[in-house]
Amino acid sequence: MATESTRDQIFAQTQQVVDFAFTAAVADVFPDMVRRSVPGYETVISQLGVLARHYAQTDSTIYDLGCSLGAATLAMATQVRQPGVQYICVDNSEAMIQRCEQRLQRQLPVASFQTLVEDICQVPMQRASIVVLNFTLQFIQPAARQALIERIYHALLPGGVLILSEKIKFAEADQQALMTELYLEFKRANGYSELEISQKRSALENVLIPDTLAVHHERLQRAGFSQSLVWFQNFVFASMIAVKA
Ligand SMILES: C[S@@+](CC[C@H](N)C(=O)[O-])C[C@H]1O[C@@H](n2cnc3c(N)ncnc32)[C@H](O)[C@@H]1O
Ligand SMILES: O=C(O)C(=O)C[C@]1(C(=O)O)C=C[C@@H](O)C=C1
Repeated sequence: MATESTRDQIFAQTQQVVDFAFTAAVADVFPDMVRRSVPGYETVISQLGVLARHYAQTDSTIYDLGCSLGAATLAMATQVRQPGVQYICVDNSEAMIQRCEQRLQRQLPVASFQTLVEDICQVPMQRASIVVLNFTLQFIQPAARQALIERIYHALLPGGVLILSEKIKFAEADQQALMTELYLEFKRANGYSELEISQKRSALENVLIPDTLAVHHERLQRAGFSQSLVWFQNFVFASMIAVKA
């Protein structure tokens, strides 16, 4: 059984690179992988607790879409004080959901959460005070993104929020080059080899498709959100909050 600290060596050996997928092998090393691959990940997770504490509404639902091992839900559940809040964690990776369910069972009252193996583009949602897409929209086909954001908007209660964390790209080539180079340095500083970095880049190429912040803001506004703003940014990663009036 893998432990929380099992080291990510998924791309350490030379291999025939295939499209990246959230397999059992990835789920086993995910806490280490995401911590060493997403600058600011731990800050984003802990701040989700602060945001949830502020935006949770009594007798409402909080959705964690693309929940992986449930880190966002655990951070939020630790901070939320409002009564009657239900957490629904959705992921289409069975390996992730199995491990997520075990983790949540150890830490939250069983009646307070549900885990679902489902496509987030299909899952029904309603009465949401908060929807979290933490590094997940980037894996959804670009053509399906607007419809998903619109379904989230309609599921939110007045005053509800979408918290959207993403890998981003920059419209200006010089900014893209600078931020990418600094991000690569972050990976090297975290012990990834040039082989690991380049094999993972190839594996993600057709799977993780980033948008610019301008595209995100435009999509959120088109869906109806009255406000969208960046509350966190670190190299090629950012997190936005979008408010439904
Ligand atoms: C980078 S991880 C998310 C990390 C997680 N939200 C966290 O904060 O630790 C992306 C997750 O999205 C899931 N995912 C990707 N496409 C999906 C889809 N169409 N429906 C449901 N889950 C999806 C993957 O299985 C994976 O677990
Ligand atoms: O390693 C990268 O290049 C990443 O983009 C990091 C990233 C992500 O942003 O989702 C990619 C896949 C893993 O899920 C963990 C992190």
